[in-house]
Amino acid sequence: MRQLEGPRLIVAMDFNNAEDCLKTAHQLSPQDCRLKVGKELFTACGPQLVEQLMTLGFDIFLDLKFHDIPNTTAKAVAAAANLGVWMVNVHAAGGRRMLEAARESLSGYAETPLLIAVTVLTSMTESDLADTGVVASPENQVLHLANLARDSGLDGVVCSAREAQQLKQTCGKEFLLVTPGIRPVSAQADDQRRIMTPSEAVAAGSDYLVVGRPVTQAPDPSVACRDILASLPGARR
Ligand SMILES: O=c1ccn([C@@H]2O[C@H](COP(=O)(O)O)[C@@H](O)[C@H]2O)c(=O)[nH]1
Repeated sequence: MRQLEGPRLIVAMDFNNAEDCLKTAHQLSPQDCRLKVGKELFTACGPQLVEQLMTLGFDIFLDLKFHDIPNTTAKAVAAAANLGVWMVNVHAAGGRRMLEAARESLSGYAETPLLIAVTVLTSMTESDLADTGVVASPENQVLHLANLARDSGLDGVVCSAREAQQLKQTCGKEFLLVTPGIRPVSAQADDQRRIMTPSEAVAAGSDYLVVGRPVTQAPDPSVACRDILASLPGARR
């Protein structure tokens, strides 16, 4: 059975400049959390900043949610592997051939990033899905896309913690569940819709918790981070 090692908390470094990002990174510890670099930070600062964060000792989840034709997606995933990130993601809605091409692109590497697929964004409700032409509940659509990702050889999915219990039962314990939309009890939901508290998410089966604004916009990000860790059930932090 896969042993999950290292911190389960992933802090979303959603900044538009390197200075603010590095200031916050210096307040956090690689023993407590990993870092997520998403579209805003990567577009503003590029791979050089990813390398700087790795030099500080952090594992990096490169959250660029690749969604393109199979060839383009596969090459982007390979570029992420060359960068040395810990985790990278694609959109499950890109379909089976795209997912398999992404998986295949990592076959020549001795050490590969974890490859996961985004299912239904945690900001989306059933009505948002309907606007895109998908007539399904978020739970059913997440399940459908998670099965597709697993059958295509991916390591796990991004989903909301609300779907975690069912996905662990259906896709198996080894299939990784990475859950944004995490909000401590007193935090505001912001634009997130399918949310859970950190402790609820872990109890539901989430393997990795993605938390952005409740940490990065806190008066002291290190305190916010440790408060979340202290609230988690079980031994694994
Ligand atoms: O379904 C998804 C996929 C990715 N995200 C990303 O996670 C963080 C969440 O930040 P918060 O400030 O804690 O809301 C953000 O970078 C998103 O791009 C997601 O929220 N939902």
